[in-house]
Amino acid sequence: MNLNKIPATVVTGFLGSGKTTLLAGLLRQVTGKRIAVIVNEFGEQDIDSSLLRGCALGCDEEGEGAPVELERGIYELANGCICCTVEEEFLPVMKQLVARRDDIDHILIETSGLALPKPLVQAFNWPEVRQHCTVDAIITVIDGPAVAAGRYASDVDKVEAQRRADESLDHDPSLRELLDDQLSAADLVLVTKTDLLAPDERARVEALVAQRVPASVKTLFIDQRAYGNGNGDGNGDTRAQLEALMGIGAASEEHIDRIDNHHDRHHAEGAHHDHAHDHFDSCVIRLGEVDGEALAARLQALLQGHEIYRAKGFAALPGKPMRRVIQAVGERLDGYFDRLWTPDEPRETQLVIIGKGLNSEALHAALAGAEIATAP
Ligand SMILES: Nc1nc2c(ncn2[C@@H]2O[C@H](COP(=O)(O)OP(=O)(O)OP(=O)(O)O)[C@@H](O)[C@H]2O)c(=O)[nH]1
Repeated sequence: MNLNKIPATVVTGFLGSGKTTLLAGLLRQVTGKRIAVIVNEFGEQDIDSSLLRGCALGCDEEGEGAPVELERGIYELANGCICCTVEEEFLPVMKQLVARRDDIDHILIETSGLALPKPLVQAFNWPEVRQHCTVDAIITVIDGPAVAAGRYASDVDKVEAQRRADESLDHDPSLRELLDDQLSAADLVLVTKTDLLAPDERARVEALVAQRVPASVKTLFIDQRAYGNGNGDGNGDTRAQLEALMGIGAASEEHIDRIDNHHDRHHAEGAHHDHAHDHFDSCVIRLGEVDGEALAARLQALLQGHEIYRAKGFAALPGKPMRRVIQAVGERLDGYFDRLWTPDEPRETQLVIIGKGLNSEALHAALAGAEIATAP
């Protein structure tokens, strides 16, 4: 590792696997490092950077489009998968960071859940970047309970997987290939949501990971309680564990070209150059103030009746001074209040929904029933 280079950690992993939660945990717990963050989302609305800004990073709502620098170094790349917009979006941001290199100790990059990490890491071999930055590690985050339930049609215990899995997810080869490609690039595998993982499920996940990554790649199991409660007061062990994630020293760009993946193989075989995200739709639903319970019930029904992989956003509830974060991964729906609405923010509800074969008008109509009628 070249100590003069800024280390960058690339966090990859499927939609909803826990990447933003990890980044928020690192930002809270790893004090004493000046960290720049780059986030990229699939979907027209950048929910993640708003959540990360919510974790004590200050706020700058200015500007639309890309790239936007936010206070304390959060850069959001405009809509589009980072793996396809490396040159147009990612390199300009990296050049800005290189220009500020004396003020930055570490860069954290969260890729969209549908992106392949390889093209991004290859960009670290571009001369302007290579001279000043190195990839400290590619961390592949996987959702323990989802993988254990066979969401990605693991080869391990396939019969069990098919019995348990959501039909639509189980038979989708693009998902399995995406998981494989994200895993094949990993310098470290982080299995999240272990609080929801029974011991036999954990063993299943371990077996799947062991099949797909070399023994030299470490696997860690983590759950969000390790990230502390938002006041930077995780215990010393936790902090040390999280700090260790940001000092792996893998110099991943040096061996990234050798990583074999499905995507490159299809391409070499002359197949149409497509990515997982070509098969997904995303839509943004905007509503006014909503009845929280009605919204949850309606969203839950949609999660069950449609091929929705991910929904997230914010809800405005009448009489509540705080905004409510809405998170859905597969059929699991969660909500919590994260912060006060600011006086200049419109109190509106915004949800990004990602899935397959989505009809945004139908989704809007279904959720609009939760809206609170306002007097004319
Ligand atoms: N129970 C539990 N939930 C978790 C854990 N980590 C993340 N989650 C939840 O999983 C959901 C998705 O987490 P995110 O961190 O937003 O996932 P992501 O990978 O950034 O999602 P995308 O950016 O949409 O791909 C949220 O509701 C989190 O609160 C965990 O360790 N345990």
